[in-house]
Amino acid sequence: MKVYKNPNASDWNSLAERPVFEKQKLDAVVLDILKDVKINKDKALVGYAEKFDNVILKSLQVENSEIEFAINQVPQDLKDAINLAKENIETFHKSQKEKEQIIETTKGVKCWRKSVGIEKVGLYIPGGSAPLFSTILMLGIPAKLAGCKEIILCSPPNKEGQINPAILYTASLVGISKIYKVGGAQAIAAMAYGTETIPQVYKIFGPGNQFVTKAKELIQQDGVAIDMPAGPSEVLVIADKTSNPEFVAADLLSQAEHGPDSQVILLSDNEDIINRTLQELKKQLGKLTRNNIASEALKISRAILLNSIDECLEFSNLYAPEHLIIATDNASDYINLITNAGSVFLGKYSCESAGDYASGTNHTLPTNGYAKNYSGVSLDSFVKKITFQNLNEDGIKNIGPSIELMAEAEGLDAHKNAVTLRLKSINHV
Ligand SMILES: NC(=O)c1ccc[n+]([C@@H]2O[C@H](COP(=O)([O-])OP(=O)(O)OC[C@H]3O[C@@H](n4cnc5c(N)ncnc54)[C@H](O)[C@@H]3O)[C@@H](O)[C@H]2O)c1
Ligand SMILES: N[C@H](CO)Cc1c[nH]c[nH+]1
Ligand SMILES: [Zn+2]
Repeated sequence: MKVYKNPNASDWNSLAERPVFEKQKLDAVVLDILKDVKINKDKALVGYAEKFDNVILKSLQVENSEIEFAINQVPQDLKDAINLAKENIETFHKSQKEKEQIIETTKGVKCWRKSVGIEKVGLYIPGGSAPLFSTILMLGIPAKLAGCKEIILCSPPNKEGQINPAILYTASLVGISKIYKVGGAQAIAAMAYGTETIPQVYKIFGPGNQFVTKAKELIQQDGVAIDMPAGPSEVLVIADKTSNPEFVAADLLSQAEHGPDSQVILLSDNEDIINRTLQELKKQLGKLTRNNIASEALKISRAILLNSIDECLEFSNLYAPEHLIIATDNASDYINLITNAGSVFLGKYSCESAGDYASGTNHTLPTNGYAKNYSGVSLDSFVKKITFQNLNEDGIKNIGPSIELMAEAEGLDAHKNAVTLRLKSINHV
């Protein structure tokens, strides 16, 4: 992890940049995959499973018997843990349901908004380097609560052509049965364009590596919506003299272990805390199973000494992290200074792992600076809000003349006429 001491403000922009991995090559690779799936459908998917997942698939869809077998393989204590997480995530997302409110804007003019679940949605569950079954809770629960009618799920198969049992168990727990053994950009293409086996959907959700994220960006041109760019995980921790370096290091490593492209950032006003955290990082890194991945991630990561915690928050807002941990005793004092972050963790016990698995908040969040203009997944992500209006006689009499004037000023006679005819009909009665 590279250390920067009191950098000039003019260097902040470059320090807040994410690592870039051969962008043009990525564009070309993903565009080719999208085109191929659009034309060759299932045949292309089988080909990519062989190329990237090292497996020759007999069938793309998971059979019911595979799901039943998997459910029996998941140990009871893990099932109990998943259930606890499910309850908390359900409770938090249920609270996001909007109450329908009818507003009378002018006497006789009633307007309201109704949330309607998006009919067909596709969920991508990463499985390249870790089977992220927790992501099914994060996407499947709000999809069900929103009332989405068709929910399909894609995840890459392993070399034996199977999907991890915990993924199949969690999918069945939230009530998803259409599961396909497809990963990467090709899964996004399949859900966007449809194939012989995989139905086309209206909106695609879920995190993934750079290939998945690029594919999600590109398929929007074909009229398919996406939740947001949710690429390689990242965390920014703000620490001061009250922080616990052992906890801070553990939190940094918890995201570094996601992938070699996961950047983690430590900001502090205290050089001693930075040094002690770096020592802890070394100590803890050696003990991790995924230490190779985490040490690659640390190479693209940064520790930055700044003048004050207020300055740390200023930098954090510029960086717009997916996760922001304020690991200080007085963390809540800084809430109003936060303008850009996907999800925030306050105080020493709020580790990011809590939000990743079980506290109730969603872990599908904007990365790469997109927390400046996107929110994480929520119940809202799975609904459209349709507006309604109902005008009675009083209503059209009250606002009709203003509409006539405005339509005339825009030179739109037919608009004006639609009101005039109604006003005349009322006056004739
Ligand atoms: N932002 C979020 O909310 C969030 C949440 C969870 C995970 N994540 C991120 O999701 C990512 C998961 O990545 P992953 O790789 O483990 O799984 P993944 O499922 O996203 O990707 C695996 C697939 O990538 C494709 N692929 C691999 N190498 C390729 C190549 N050279 N060319 C084309 N396609 C290729 C293959 O099809 C493979 O099946 C991690 O980066 C993690 O940090 C983000
Ligand atoms: N940290 C990831 C979001 O960036 C979510 C996750 C799933 N499992 C573990 N972590
Ligand atoms: Zn995580």
